[in-house]
Amino acid sequence: MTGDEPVIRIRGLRNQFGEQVVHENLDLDVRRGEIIGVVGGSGSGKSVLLRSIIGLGHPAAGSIRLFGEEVATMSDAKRGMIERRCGVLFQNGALFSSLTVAENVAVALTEHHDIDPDIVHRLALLKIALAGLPLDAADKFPSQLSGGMVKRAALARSLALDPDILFLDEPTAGLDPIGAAAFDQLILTLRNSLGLTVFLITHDLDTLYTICDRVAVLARKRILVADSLDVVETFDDPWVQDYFQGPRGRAAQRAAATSSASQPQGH
Ligand SMILES: Nc1ncnc2c1ncn2[C@@H]1O[C@H](COP(=O)(O)OP(=O)(O)OP(=O)(O)O)[C@@H](O)[C@H]1O
Repeated sequence: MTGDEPVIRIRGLRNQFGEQVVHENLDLDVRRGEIIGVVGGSGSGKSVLLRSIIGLGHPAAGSIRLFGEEVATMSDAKRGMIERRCGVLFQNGALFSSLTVAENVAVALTEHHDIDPDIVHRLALLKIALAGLPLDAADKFPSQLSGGMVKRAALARSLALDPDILFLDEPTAGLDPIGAAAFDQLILTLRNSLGLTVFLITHDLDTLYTICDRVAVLARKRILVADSLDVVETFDDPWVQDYFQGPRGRAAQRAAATSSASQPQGH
């Protein structure tokens, strides 16, 4: 792919299940290194979009290019290579309940590589630390962790193969506000330090205002607008206006304004 080509480029995407059309003529670009937040009503097709991008769906029409490669027509070898460059945190975390946190991360490491078990264990501990978990979490089972720790364990697993893109499906859902804010900061830190591109599905307005560079609105089967928040907030559409100018949207705007006003200059 060329330097200025988006890491994800979607054109004319159509997804449907039987008679139900979920996406129609959907276009979206995701730029290298950005955190893009994807919002839309429940059932608008955000998760289906994510699954299509990573090759888990079967679009009826359109083009999805990931790292410059057409997803639908990729060879198996190329698909494996692309999979390694995509870390995915699914909505429910999807950890293996019978494996410890370290073993969950190790599974992801050994899926694609034949590595010495001792090195696998050390790498797993590194990813666990990167996800902000204490090292004693490594030997715990998912059932022994809090909701926030489960998210971090799943994040550690999605970072296992040093991905270029991190796909997060509602990462802060179910977390208390303090846990959610800490998770947002972790994503921001990871993006800044590892240079990740982050595709983030969320209903969390605070997340949008705190860490997203751009926001894409999925409604009426397509992306209505994908731009910085100040542009999206004023976009002339009833759903967008309800979402961003409703009481929760305005509260998130105020919180973001207060927080940026209290930051030292240069932040
Ligand atoms: N495998 C499938 N078979 C049939 N219908 C599906 C399938 N997957 C998703 N759908 C339908 O596609 C629509 C979009 O689902 P999707 O999960 O992408 O919504 P969403 O925007 O992520 O919603 P939420 O915010 O509630 O998670 C829904 O109506 C859903 O029932």
